[in-house]
Amino acid sequence: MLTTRSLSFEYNQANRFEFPGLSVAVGSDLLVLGESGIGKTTLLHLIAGLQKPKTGKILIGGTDVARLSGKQLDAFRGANVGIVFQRPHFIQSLTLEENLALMRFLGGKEADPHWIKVVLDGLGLIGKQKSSPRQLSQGEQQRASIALAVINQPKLILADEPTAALDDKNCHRVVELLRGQTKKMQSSLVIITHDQRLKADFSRSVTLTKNDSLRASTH
Ligand SMILES: Nc1ncnc2c1ncn2[C@@H]1O[C@H](COP(=O)(O)OP(=O)(O)OP(=O)(O)O)[C@@H](O)[C@H]1O
Repeated sequence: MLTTRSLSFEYNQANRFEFPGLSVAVGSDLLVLGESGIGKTTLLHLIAGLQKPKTGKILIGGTDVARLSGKQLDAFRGANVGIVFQRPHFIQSLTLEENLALMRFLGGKEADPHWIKVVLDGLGLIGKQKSSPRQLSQGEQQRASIALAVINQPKLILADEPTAALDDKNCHRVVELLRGQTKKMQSSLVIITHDQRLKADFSRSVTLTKNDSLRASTH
C-alpha cells in the first residue's frame, strides 16, 4: 500500500514541484503520466527514498520513508521497494540467476533458488537463467529487469518508463506482466511514463500538468 500526502520538492527556484496525493491499494496499480521535464522521475525518486522531499509524507505499508535516513532507508528500500528502470541495470559478469540471487542478498533475504525459478518462469525466462544479461534480447532484458524488481517480493513496485523502447506488442505484454506480478505478490504498482499507449490499459491514472505555478492534477 502506498499513500503520499502534500509532497513538494525543489532543485532550485526554477524547478519547484508540488505533487498530487497518491493512493495505491494492495494488489492495485496507478499510472502517472506527464510530458518530458514535468517531474515524473523526480516523483519516483522521492517515493523510492532516493531524494528527500521538502514537505510531505510517503507511506509504504505504514512506514513513512521521508522520515528514514541512511542505513535504515537503504535497508527498507532493499526489502520493500522494487524499481524497474527504463534501461535495465545488471551486473554483466554475472548470469541472470546470479544477478537475482545478489538482489536477494542486498535486500537482506535468504537465497531461494526455487523462488528465483518461479519468478523466471512467470516472466517467460526459465531457459535464460544461465545467460549473461548481454546475451538477452531487448524484450528479454526488460522482463529480466521486472524479475530483479520483484525478486524480493516488495510491497511497492515502481516502474520508470518501462515501455519507452518497446514496440506495441511488447509494450502491452510488459504491462500485463507487471500487473500480474503485482497481484500475485499483493504489492502495489506505480508506472511513471509519457507513453500514452498505456492509458487504455489502466483504470486509474494521474496526469502531472504545469501552469503558472507548477502544480499537478488528478483525472
Ligand atoms: N539535479 C537537478 N538539478 C536541477 N534541476 C533538475 C535536476 N534533475 C532534474 N532537474 C529538472 O527538473 C525537471 C524535472 O525533471 P524530471 O527528470 O523529474 O522530469 P521527467 O518528467 O521525468 O522528464 P523526462 O520524461 O524527460 O524524463 C526538469 O526540468 C529537469 O531539468
